Amino acid sequence: KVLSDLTELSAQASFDFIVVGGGVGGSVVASRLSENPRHNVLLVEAGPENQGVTEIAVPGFFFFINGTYSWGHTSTPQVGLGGRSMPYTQGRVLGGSSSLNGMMYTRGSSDDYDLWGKVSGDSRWSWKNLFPYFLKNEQLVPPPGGRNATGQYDPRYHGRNGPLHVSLPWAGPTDFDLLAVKNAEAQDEIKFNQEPNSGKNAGLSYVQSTIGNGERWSAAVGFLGEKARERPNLTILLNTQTTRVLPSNNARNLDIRTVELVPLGGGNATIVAAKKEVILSAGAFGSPTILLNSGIGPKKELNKVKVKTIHDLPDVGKGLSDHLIFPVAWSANGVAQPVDTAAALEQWQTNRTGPLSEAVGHQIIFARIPKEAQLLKDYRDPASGPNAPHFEITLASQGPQVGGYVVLLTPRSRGSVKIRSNNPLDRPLIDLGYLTDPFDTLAIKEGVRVAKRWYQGPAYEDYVTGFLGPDPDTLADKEFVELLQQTAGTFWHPVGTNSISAKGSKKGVVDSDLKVKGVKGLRIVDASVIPYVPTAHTQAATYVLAERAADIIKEDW
Ligand SMILES: Cc1cc2nc3c(=O)[nH]c(=O)nc-3n(C[C@H](O)[C@H](O)[C@H](O)COP(=O)(O)OP(=O)(O)OC[C@H]3O[C@@H](n4cnc5c(N)ncnc54)[C@H](O)[C@@H]3O)c2cc1C
Repeated sequence: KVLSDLTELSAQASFDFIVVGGGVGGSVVASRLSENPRHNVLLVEAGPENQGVTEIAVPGFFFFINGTYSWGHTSTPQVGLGGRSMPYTQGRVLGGSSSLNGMMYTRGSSDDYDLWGKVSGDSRWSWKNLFPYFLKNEQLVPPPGGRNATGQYDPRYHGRNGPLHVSLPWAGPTDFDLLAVKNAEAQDEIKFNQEPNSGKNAGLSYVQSTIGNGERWSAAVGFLGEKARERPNLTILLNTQTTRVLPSNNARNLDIRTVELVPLGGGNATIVAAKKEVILSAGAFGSPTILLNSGIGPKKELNKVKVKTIHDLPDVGKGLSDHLIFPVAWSANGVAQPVDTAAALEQWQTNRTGPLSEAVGHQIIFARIPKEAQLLKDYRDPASGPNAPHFEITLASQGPQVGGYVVLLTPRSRGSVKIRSNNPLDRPLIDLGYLTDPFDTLAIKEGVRVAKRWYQGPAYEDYVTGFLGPDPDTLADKEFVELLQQTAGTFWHPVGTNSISAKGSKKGVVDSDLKVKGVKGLRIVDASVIPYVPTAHTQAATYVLAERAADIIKEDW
């Protein structure tokens, strides 16, 4: 059942598992655990219901989702961005960020996951062993409207029965899409890759999105739909913030299975204990914030904000890695084709097709820094392996312009999440750490050069007329860096703030069972445990992590 606030939670209610946060990690774990009728599960979400919100359901409204469904964070002033603070969207609604993300479905490189296996000292987290969980999670469905997308993906790498619906775009291939395919044939640097989700993601590919029947398929749609809601052993508590996790008084070792809950925004606290475990799934900013507010984190920093340390765990909130994006543009011979939004909405409402049944462009490029680049001689390559691309380049035709982002997938810079005071309702201090490592600025320049070479390819000869920049090869370094600082944005892929590490290692926050180190009864299942940001948009990685985690937890109980 779904409770709309704390007043509806019965004082007598008792739960085996309490899952904090109803985003990607939390929706999967709560749903999978409650498949077993013996497990009584409480899922606590700070935000409201996702159902019945048109702007969330319509993929094309991705950029216009109302701020009430977001935490509305702002980063600290960024040294690497010339002191600029960056607004930072994170979902605060059932489904979490999957209820307002760009819906791109990209798993990344097999090397990314093999690195998880390595740093966790546990091969369960390697690509090969996680692959069946991608299939379990996913259901590849036809594009909205049912067009034939044969040749634009490879069915061998996709799930058929999973709760998460994934599809290719409604329209296409457009002339612009076909030009790109032709260009991939005509030059050698970036080739056409029929299946970007095979573990080898480099190349030009068609976009796959978490869209089913033309509607956004969030974690809440896939995992907390009517069937899950009918389970008597699953309670979803909305509009309720978890402020702290609390230790039990009489345990000899630190034992934490209790949460402190308040109505969103503040009010009287309610304490609820789990019989088996508490699972934090509050996301890469939310989960470290809850730990720090609870006195679990670096003792020195906690002292400064007058929070009593119950467990000195230095890496909580450290190691934040994220994807910075840099807009670039070309002049082109195309003619703009504006969308009539009212007509498009009517089409979507009538049969779930049309331009609003798509979110982002049709194609993406994943590319590496060329082997011979000086950069790779001067710095240790931060890529997870030889398969892993350093950049994503988005392709968008806007009539007289071709636009795109160069996205740095393999940053060396790291940020952090800290708390600003001992008031758990205060916003965390989010330092994205962008461009604090010199490699990252140089790598962005290389990425722009890759993009420039792409549009110089033979297929674009009559279409792309010039590079509008910013151009690292004509601008003075200072000017280029200033433009980068002023215009860089985020792809909202934070990870690493509660990193996984091997059992016995003093580094990291959770072990390879995702248990908080040195604590009993408390696990973390969300993007915060991913050690390095994958060479992909991060939802697929979070889904597979949560699917695997659910089985690990089930095996324990
Ligand atoms: C604008 C945007 C666009 C994105 N685009 C893409 C994309 O196109 N493709 C892709 O793969 N990924 C994308 N992502 C990233 C992807 O959505 C995330 O990687 C993924 O959702 C992470 O899952 P999570 O479970 O860690 O956190 P989330 O999904 O964010 O879930 C965390 C949940 O915990 C809740 N919560 C937090 N604190 C508390 C608390 N104290 N008490 C109770 N509840 C709490 C939040 O309200 C939220 O519902 C995007 C993200 C954003 C924000």
